[in-house]
Amino acid sequence: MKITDIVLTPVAFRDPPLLNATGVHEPWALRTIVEVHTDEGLTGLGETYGDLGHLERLRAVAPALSGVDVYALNRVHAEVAATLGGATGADKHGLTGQITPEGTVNRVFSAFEVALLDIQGKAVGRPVADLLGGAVRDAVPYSAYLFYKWAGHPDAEPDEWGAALDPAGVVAQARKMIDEYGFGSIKLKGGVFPPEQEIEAIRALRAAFPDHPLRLDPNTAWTPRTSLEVARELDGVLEYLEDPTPDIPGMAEVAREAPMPLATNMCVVAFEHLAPAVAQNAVQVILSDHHYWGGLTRSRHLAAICDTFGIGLSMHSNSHLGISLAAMTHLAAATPNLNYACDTHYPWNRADDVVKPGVLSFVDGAVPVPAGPGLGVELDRDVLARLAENYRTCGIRQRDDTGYMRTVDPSYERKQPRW
Ligand SMILES: O=C([O-])C(=O)C[C@H](O)[C@@H](O)C(=O)[O-]
Ligand SMILES: [Mg+2]
Repeated sequence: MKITDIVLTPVAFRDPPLLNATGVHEPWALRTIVEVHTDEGLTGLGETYGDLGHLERLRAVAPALSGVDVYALNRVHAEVAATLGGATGADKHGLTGQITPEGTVNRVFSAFEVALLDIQGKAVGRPVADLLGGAVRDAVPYSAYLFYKWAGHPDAEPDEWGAALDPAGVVAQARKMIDEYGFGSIKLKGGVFPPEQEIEAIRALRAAFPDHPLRLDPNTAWTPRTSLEVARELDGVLEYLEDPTPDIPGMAEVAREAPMPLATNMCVVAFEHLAPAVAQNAVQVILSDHHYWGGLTRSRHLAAICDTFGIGLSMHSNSHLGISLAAMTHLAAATPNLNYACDTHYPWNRADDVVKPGVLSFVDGAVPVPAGPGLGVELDRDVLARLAENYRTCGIRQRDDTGYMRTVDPSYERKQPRW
């Protein structure tokens, strides 16, 4: 079965004003929806970043894949690498650390790999999880992913979540999210306020949810010294502390004395970071993400390496829609050593999902693995057209949390570490 055509549709969907260490989310988040068509009439779906540089790389690669066998994933990877050549540039999106040329190839490859696995699954009538070795769990637990946030975007009405700018607001947000989704663990995105305030918010969450494992992720906003102070304050409270400080040596310095495991999606984001991270015992948990680790198969290679070196495995998320949620769920279901609940932004973006309702749902905080062939999800063409129109008119072509923050507070500066 051969690839005949690839359709790339950039889309924009509403995103609340979520605060992080580099600024605030803009009113629109971008993604690219990938449809791979074949000579046997089967179509596969993928979802990836929508930033213009990434979209241009996808557009450059797509024609090179015409005529390639849908099972030839190694060849597809080679075509991506050859098309991008050495001049890959930095395929940057959000807070995912340093981008290597190998990482850029993997980011571009991933979107096509997922679509091809969707096709392979449809061809044999089996879910993608079966192509990855078979599901070891029927449903994949996700965590409540809390953000400090404004009540609404400037000049807009407050959104349904309201403000969360202090411990009471954070607890109220957690309560709403857990009531609606049943999540069994909680992550707070930090790096927004001075560490003392974020420690207070974590303590308030602990009091309100005594049995929920808790995580805090300041996205490298702290020096190693501040990181250790926070780690000691939160001894016995956090299941892990995520990216407190920049870089592998900095994380290693903190890890030597921190009482809890350190996790990362910023200093170990490509295969070449694994050897130094292991040698320095810099991280005890890696957040995988198939969008930048090079798809589902390579994410399972990462899982095997983590297993070998006794590193825990969790999962990272950016703003995303249902195709990504389905792919994440198949991957997590087929990864035995994924020992932490996965992150997902899905509750923040649920109003605009591009897949037809009925397949993806949260039951007690977990998404049942779609049972249909392939990813098991179908595009809603009306929604796709609406989101594509949003993209045409929204004016955003590249995620820029810092630039958006500066429109509200011109004195805002990006600083890492900040405290
Ligand atoms: O470090 C993380 O967990 C993330 O990068 C997740 C997201 O990018 C999140 O921080 C965001 O979108 O603001
Ligand atoms: Mg993180």
